[in-house]
Amino acid sequence: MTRRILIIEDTPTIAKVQKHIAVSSGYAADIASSLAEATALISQNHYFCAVVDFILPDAPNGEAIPCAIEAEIPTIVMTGNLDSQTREIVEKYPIIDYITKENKQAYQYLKRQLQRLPRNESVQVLVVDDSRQTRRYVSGLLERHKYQVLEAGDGQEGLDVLQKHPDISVIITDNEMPIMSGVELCGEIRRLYSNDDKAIIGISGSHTSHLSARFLKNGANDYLRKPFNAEEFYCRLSQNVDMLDNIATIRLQANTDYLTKLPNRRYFFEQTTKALKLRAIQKQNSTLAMIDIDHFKSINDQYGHDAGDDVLSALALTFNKFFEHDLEARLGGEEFAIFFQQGSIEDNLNQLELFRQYLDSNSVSLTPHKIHFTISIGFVSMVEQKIDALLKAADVKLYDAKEQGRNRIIH
Ligand SMILES: Nc1nc2c(ncn2[C@@H]2O[C@H](COP(=O)(O)OP(=O)(O)OP(=O)(O)O)[C@@H](O)[C@H]2O)c(=O)[nH]1
Repeated sequence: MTRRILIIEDTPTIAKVQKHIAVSSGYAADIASSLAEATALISQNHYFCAVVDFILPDAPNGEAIPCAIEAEIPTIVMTGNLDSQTREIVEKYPIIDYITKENKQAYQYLKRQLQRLPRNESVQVLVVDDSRQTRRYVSGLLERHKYQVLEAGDGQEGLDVLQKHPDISVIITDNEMPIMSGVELCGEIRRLYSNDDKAIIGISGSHTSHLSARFLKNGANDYLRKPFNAEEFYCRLSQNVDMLDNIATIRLQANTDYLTKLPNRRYFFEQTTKALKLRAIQKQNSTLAMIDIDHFKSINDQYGHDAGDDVLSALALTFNKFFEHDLEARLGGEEFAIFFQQGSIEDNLNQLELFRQYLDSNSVSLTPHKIHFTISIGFVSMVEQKIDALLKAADVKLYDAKEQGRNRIIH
């Protein structure tokens, strides 16, 4: 579903720039050039958020802000200048942010904010504080920016909530709490979860100057002293969520094959090495298939390298359909592997045979050049601790499949 944004702005060039930013960030956008137009649009549409100009011809004192807020539309205010009187009016309202239209930077900042809001809907934040009032205040700030919020009344409860909700990515914790202090909670979280997965922001009303250092030394990423300014809170929070996002992106890129978007060799080795060790200890078989496209060189030679790439991508998509519960990867070139996570040897072989037959019968419909292609498969199931050895055994079978005429499974 496309999210809709309302731009309330009377200068056409600025409205056009804002609309361009919104659309390039994935929104559908409506422009209102006056408060009257905005009121009419709000009565007809549901808006995910609004970008509101402070001064409009029929609303010279920021009257468009309460109009959006009362309609429960998360609001970003854009102003020409932010003197103390304007700031006072703006700060009265529970807005998402305000931006001064000073330079190009302001529009880049707006773009980042618009991109963060939909992202925040899937970010879980845990607020740990024994004061119900403070917890509610912090949760309210988070909800305004569309974060998913969970709460806990002390450190121990916080750990329990974390265990039940492993996708929580940010923990905001007070220090002075019964049972377990915020600093102790930080240490415990860092014993269980890495910095790459969860960010911690410590808060405290204490004036002890060492507390920020104690939080940081115990694994917190940031620290805020109460009472804190909402603007600073949002800036620090966004920075931490952005950092986690960047780490997740880098991790995904490092583990994914650029062409097929399947897991790559590196990821396959990492994951199977762990699984093989466990299975070998329990004397369980590990089951693996190596798959190679037949005569792939002649596909490249006949149709061109790009068409060859289409074949590789089409094969990857088909993998996902047939083996969604197993670990599949592109090992390199036109060579793929499947590490089976479930089912008996017979089940796995049957599924592979269905896959082989499906490609033989339907591969022409999978690529724009209507290329018919087949695959050869080497299959092994044995107690083995080393992935290299398992792959080598499967490769021997794959070689046999090629030798015996291709388009077949050898096990
Ligand atoms: N289009 C494309 N071709 C690739 C890619 N990676 C490797 N290749 C090509 O894959 C071909 C593999 O050829 P061979 O190893 O000779 O094997 P084959 O032609 O598939 O023959 P058999 O395996 O014996 O059936 C080579 O021509 C490589 O250039 C890629 O990412 N894209």
